[in-house]
Amino acid sequence: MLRNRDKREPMSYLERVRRPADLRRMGAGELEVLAKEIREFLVTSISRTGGHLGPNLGVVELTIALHRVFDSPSEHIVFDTGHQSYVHKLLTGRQDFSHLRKRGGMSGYPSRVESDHDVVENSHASTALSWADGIARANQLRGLDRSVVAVVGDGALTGGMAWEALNNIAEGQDRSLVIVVNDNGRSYAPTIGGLARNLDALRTMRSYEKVLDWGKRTLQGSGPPGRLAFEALHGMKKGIKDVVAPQGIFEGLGIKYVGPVDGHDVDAVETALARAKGFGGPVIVHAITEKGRGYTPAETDVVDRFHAVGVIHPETGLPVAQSGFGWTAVFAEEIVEIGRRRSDVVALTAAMLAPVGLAPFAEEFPERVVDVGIAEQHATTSAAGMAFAGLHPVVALYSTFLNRAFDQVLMDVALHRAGVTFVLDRAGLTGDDGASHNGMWDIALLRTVPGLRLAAPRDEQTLRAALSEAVAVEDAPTVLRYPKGTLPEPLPAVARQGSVDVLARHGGVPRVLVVGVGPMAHTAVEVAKALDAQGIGSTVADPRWILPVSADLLGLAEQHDLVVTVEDGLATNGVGSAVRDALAQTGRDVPVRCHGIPHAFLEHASRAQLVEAFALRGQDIARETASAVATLADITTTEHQAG
Ligand SMILES: Cc1ncc(C[n+]2csc(CCOP(=O)(O)OP(=O)(O)O)c2C)c(N)n1
Ligand SMILES: CC(=O)[C@@H](O)[C@H](O)COP(=O)(O)O
Ligand SMILES: [Mg+2]
Repeated sequence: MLRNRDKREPMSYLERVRRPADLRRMGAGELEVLAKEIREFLVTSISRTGGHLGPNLGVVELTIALHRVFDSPSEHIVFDTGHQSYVHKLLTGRQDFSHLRKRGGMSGYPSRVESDHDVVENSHASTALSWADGIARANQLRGLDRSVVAVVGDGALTGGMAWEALNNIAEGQDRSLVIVVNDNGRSYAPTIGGLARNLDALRTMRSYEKVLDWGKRTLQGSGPPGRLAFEALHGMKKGIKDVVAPQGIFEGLGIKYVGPVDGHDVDAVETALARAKGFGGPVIVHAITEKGRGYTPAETDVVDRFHAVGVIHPETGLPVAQSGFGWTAVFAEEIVEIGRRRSDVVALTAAMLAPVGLAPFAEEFPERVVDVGIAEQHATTSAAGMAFAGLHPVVALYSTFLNRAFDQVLMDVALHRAGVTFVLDRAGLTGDDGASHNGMWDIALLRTVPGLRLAAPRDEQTLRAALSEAVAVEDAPTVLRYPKGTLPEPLPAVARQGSVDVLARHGGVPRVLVVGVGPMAHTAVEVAKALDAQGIGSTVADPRWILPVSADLLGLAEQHDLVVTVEDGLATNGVGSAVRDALAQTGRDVPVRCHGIPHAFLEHASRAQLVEAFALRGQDIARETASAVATLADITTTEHQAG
């Protein structure tokens, strides 16, 4: 142990690692201690901040070995999804996790601003192999003799892009590209599908390898009978490897296969990685790891091995604060009620059964739930097939992950007028997961889909109602969107104007129509109250079904001098823009001011911090609206004087 000059206690091995080169000076025993220190650090720190504890506990030895064999940053190491890059960060000079995923603190994913060791900031799964293919091609064209490494989980391998990339990578027999399959057998839940079964078979080969090693050590040394027995065993292993071990999947594509290797044995992983690096072409290193390794509460967590935790008690792993009854829980209840009434209703998830709230539905109707793996595009088009064949599929996703299935929504579902319902959780600002996780794109994207109907419930009652209304539509895609977290208070309508809920009316002559979209209806009510205090009359409306813009909403708008829209989606090309366009197209000259999320990639921060930063609080919008009304008054007066 070295004594740290500015501290009394001896420096830990982890503190001694300022950059990957420091790892290469450590012996096996020191590396073992380092791995232990990293695990202790992860549990202590992530239990305070929350984060992806399970995935990172599973890649400690793997990441140490990666940085001992490959020379990052000149040899790029690309992490798929990136949620398992905390160890990588620790080993590349970033050990202050005290503000992880907080504004101004470290990102929960790779970040180029933080380090030139980081490549991919996008946390959408299954992209790493394509990145690596591109980098490998560039290295080759630029005459750079260096490897590129992609670390991809067994879950991420179930995404379609991964197979598009593998097909291309196989073409580059002279491009040094090492694919490390981090196989812990799980996404959140156990990974599904033929690929998972094949990786399973490879994993069992590992036990045959161990039996074979035992055989080599004992049987071969015990005379002719022993040697005969060993030969039989070896023949069996060869036979099994050919029959069940599907390195054929990869070798059939022309990609060499190394493994399976114990992903928690630094030396074994290093040997496999060095061998792979030496091939000089595309090669898979199949590392068998354990999600949550070394932390009993995670290892024994049946649901998802502590895939993503909030603030927890480190000793027990129990949450410090119980999460409230949230939007997801309402969906989870209501879809079961609907499932009991409608035997044609089926549910699809993209490897997120529990996070999207489909676990109770799966419990009661196991034959009516499909987990497609991390394959949103397939889920969408398979749902179109199900609708065509007489079912009503409900595809439950996080809003941001629907992005990659846009063409399937447009050309497979909407073009064929398929009665498919999409339920988008985490719509709007999610915040701490950074730029690629905010559900801020769906409204702008889905506005372009002909025939699609989009609902944004504002509370529990409107969510339940919208879900029932959605599954009743059999000739068009329907979409529901709601945010992360706990439900707001109920917000009942005080009147209805056709399909539009009127939530409040202030002042004798309402000059401003405040349209609240989804949970922003609560903000809209605050805006109206603040305007009322300034003597400005207004009406608060919630269209509930926000796309297409209804004639009822346009009629209501026409009765006001100004329309103000408030949405938890892009301010441009969102509901506000749709209302403005619809008013213009129907010859109604009513100005519209749109309040929403700016057209930018957002830094990680809390939702509340982002709402404040984007002036989306009630008082912010009221202040801006009051000045707009004053300007309108000036214009009216001037026009009047001009006569
Ligand atoms: C396109 C997309 N869909 C869903 C997710 C949500 N998600 C994040 S991590 C994860 C599971 C990843 O499993 P795996 O690749 O095996 O990594 P592990 O967590 O096991 O290390 C999922 C489904 C995502 N990030 N991207
Ligand atoms: C990495 C990933 O995509 C998920 O793990 C995501 O971080 C989960 O988000 P929630 O915590 O909102 O479920
Ligand atoms: Mg996995």
